[in-house]
Amino acid sequence: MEQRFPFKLGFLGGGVMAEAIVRGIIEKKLVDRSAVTVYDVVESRLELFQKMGVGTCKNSFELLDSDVIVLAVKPDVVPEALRSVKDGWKPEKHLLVSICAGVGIGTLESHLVSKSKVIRVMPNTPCLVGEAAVAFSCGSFATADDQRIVEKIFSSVGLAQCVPEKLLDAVTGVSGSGPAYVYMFIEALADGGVLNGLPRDVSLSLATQTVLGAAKMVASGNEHPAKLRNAVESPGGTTIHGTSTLEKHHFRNAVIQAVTAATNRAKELGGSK
Ligand SMILES: NC(=O)C1=CN([C@@H]2O[C@H](COP(=O)(O)OP(=O)(O)OC[C@H]3O[C@@H](n4cnc5c(N)ncnc54)[C@H](OP(=O)(O)O)[C@@H]3O)[C@@H](O)[C@H]2O)C=CC1
Ligand SMILES: O=C(O)[C@@H]1CCC=N1
Repeated sequence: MEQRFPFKLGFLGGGVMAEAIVRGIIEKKLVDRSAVTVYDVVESRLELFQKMGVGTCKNSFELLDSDVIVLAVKPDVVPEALRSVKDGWKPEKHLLVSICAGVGIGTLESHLVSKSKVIRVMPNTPCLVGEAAVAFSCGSFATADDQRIVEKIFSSVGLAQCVPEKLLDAVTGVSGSGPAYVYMFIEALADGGVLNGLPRDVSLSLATQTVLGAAKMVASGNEHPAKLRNAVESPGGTTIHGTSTLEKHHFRNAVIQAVTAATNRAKELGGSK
């Protein structure tokens, strides 16, 4: 039998992303609810976690009972949030796992005591359903065991890979923000169906299943997406009329520019642009 995750997990910030991770890892049985503690400045967020059976605390300092502390506040709150735990931080015990967009490992380390172990992660909300795309980078004081801890947490809810830190802002632009682009595409695909006479619920379920099925085709096979697209485009048929219309309206370039805008914003949030 596989060994249970043997660490206590604390969340400094209990918003959207912390909730997705906590729900995801509990659903996947990585941890018992009793091994998770959340601190947030918003009382209603604490009540939500309490209703889930997850531990909460009244101040961030109490999180220091945990071994792994996930920093899940907005990037501008990072200095204040880390200041609130710095005095009790023990580099030999604590591992900081930051999910904050743009905030570099060097900045995170500078807000903690010397030689603190830090791993910077970019997850996405599909953690909630066990289908996250996650990339992470390790700080120079994080050990191979620390890396394994992070791999264990995030591979329990999706695909997790280690990348050089300089790539994490682009990761944010692709997969951190990416679910929002895909939701827009599903909405638009469904709207197209409604415009052409489909009932809303039928169109939305067809659009959703189409994206799920197409993603599985790409993920499960060895075919390049362009080849899979070509297989749908019958000569002179319906699809090539659809895809050439997407090209006319700069669909691919719009997506590429969206990723670039999000990547640049991550750089701005971290102060590197
Ligand atoms: N949402 C997403 O899809 C993703 C988010 N991220 C990153 O995750 C981080 C959190 O994002 P998200 O969950 O969306 O944000 P949320 O605003 O939903 O959650 C952050 C929570 O932290 C609270 N908070 C503020 N200050 C403190 C503090 N000092 N101590 C404890 N809690 C505090 C906030 O309260 P209040 O609202 O009052 O400020 C809020 O409830 C961000 O840095 C973001 O870049 C990364 C990947 C994906
Ligand atoms: O929009 C944001 O800033 C966060 C980071 C990635 C996804 N959401």
